[in-house]
Amino acid sequence: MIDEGLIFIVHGAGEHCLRYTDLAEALTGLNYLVFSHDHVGHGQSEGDRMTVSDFHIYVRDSVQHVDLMRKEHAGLPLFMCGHSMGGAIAILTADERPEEFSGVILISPLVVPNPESATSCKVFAAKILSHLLPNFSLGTIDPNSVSRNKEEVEAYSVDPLVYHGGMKVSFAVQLLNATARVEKALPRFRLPLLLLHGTLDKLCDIRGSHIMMETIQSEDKTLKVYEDAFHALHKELPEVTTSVFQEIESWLQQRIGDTHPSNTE
Ligand SMILES: O=C(c1ccc2nc(C3CCCCC3)oc2c1)N1CC(N2CCN(c3ncccn3)CC2)C1
Repeated sequence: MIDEGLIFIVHGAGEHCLRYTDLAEALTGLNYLVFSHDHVGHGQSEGDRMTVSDFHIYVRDSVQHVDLMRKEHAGLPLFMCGHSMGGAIAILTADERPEEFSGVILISPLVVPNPESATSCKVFAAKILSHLLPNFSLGTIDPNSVSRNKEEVEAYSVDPLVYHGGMKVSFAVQLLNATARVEKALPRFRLPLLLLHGTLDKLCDIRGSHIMMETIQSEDKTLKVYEDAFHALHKELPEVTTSVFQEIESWLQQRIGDTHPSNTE
């Protein structure tokens, strides 16, 4: 069966691409060709765990993967789906290759830092500390604050490919750099967009998705808000995650064939 299109899944910080197997299988069942990779320092890829010298390394690798798949599957519409930090990578990848994509799906993307965790004082302290003690740990994320689904929390907590250590201050500074680069890229963003965000996301504030909706040039843009849902919408309570998968599938099906770059001349 000819593939309907290509979908590049971009995972978030501390996790790995195999955690998106459920989503990948659902999309493969609809004849999409799904591809992904573990970012440097994540999952089965090399590098110190959850460490990167410059956030752009994640974007560079994603652009290279997109270029490779585009060469091997010319003529198929190409979409991207990013979660959290992966959402920031997806926005910056689209900014470098806007002509390649037929649309972008973002699940609780990192657009602006949570105002409580990134006050100007804390940001200043983090930047100073990053030079003095780059491996200083800012602590770990409580997975119970990321999903209300206890089975998903347990699965995440025992996953050997997940990084369970604390976030290094140097990595947090790279995430801040990412939000600054995303802020500059948003006014240039004009691709079809599906945004999904929970109102009780304590990690990536939903205000970032509202700002994105107000700032981008896209005419085709949708924000689906999940009341009382936490950060990992694709790993949340069944009623949330089922809806997320359905929203993604129907959004893609409505855009296959009418926005492919080769037919937008
Ligand atoms: O990409 C992220 C992530 C992680 C930590 C972050 N901290 C910031 C701030 C820090 C201060 C400076 C500004 C940025 O942004 C982050 C993004 N991810 C992916 C998410 N994980 C969380 C755990 N997961 C989980 N947990 C329970 C059940 C299922 N999945 C998987 C997804 C977190």
